[in-house]
Amino acid sequence: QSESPTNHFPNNTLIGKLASAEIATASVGNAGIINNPDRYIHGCYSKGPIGTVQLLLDQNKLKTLGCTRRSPQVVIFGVRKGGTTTLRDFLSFHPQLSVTDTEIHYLEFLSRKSDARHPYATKFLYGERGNSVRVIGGEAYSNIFQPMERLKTYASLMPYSTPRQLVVEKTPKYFVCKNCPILLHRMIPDCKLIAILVDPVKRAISDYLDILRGYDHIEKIIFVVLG
Ligand SMILES: Nc1ncnc2c1ncn2[C@@H]1O[C@H](COP(=O)(O)OS(=O)(=O)O)[C@@H](OP(=O)(O)O)[C@H]1O
Repeated sequence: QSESPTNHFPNNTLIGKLASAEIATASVGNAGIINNPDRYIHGCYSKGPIGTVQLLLDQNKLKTLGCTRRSPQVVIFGVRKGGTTTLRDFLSFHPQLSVTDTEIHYLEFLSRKSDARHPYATKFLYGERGNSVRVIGGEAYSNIFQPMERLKTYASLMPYSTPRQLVVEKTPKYFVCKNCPILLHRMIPDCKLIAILVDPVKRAISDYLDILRGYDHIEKIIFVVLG
């Protein structure tokens, strides 16, 4: 029995409006699929409370929707501590966007290709897209220098999307990666870029505190000092 999904966000906020629009689309476009009031369909996924995103299990439905992994058409880059996570999270509610839920770092990985055997290179590739480590670290590894292979690998790190959705990834570190712009331009010439810039002093303080948060004992001292 179908029930309407619930919008957990106030309707007078941006996030609430996006969530309502998405739910409306999901309810109309996928009537009969939603049978849990706490879940709704977003492109190729079923979404619920935070951390409960699932790929649609029905293979026929995925096929009908044209779900596959596509390379990004939009890349959010920099700056670190600029609010890029909030922007990504807001955008992820839009029904016509399929947005990564982790930072991908793939362009940075490519730009370090001369240093690719360094453990840091494989550390970048992780997450819900699971097999990404194997794609890069396994036999396909030597192929990453071929342009088509690069594009295929980049696509393999993206979430599933329908042909009607734009694929969005965000990795703030591309902002300080010298070769990333040219690598991206060669692979996806018409890719749109979104940058957030913040007063460098505010950003530096935010970054500094974020680093310190990794060290419990220092954090306490700093916050006492800062009052
Ligand atoms: N809407 C809005 N307006 C202004 N500032 C905002 C907004 N959303 C998030 N933030 C602040 O952005 C900081 C986190 O930035 P990022 O998500 O880019 O961090 S990261 O680089 O991905 O780690 C983090 O800063 P700090 O509070 O100094 O840690 C957030 O508070």
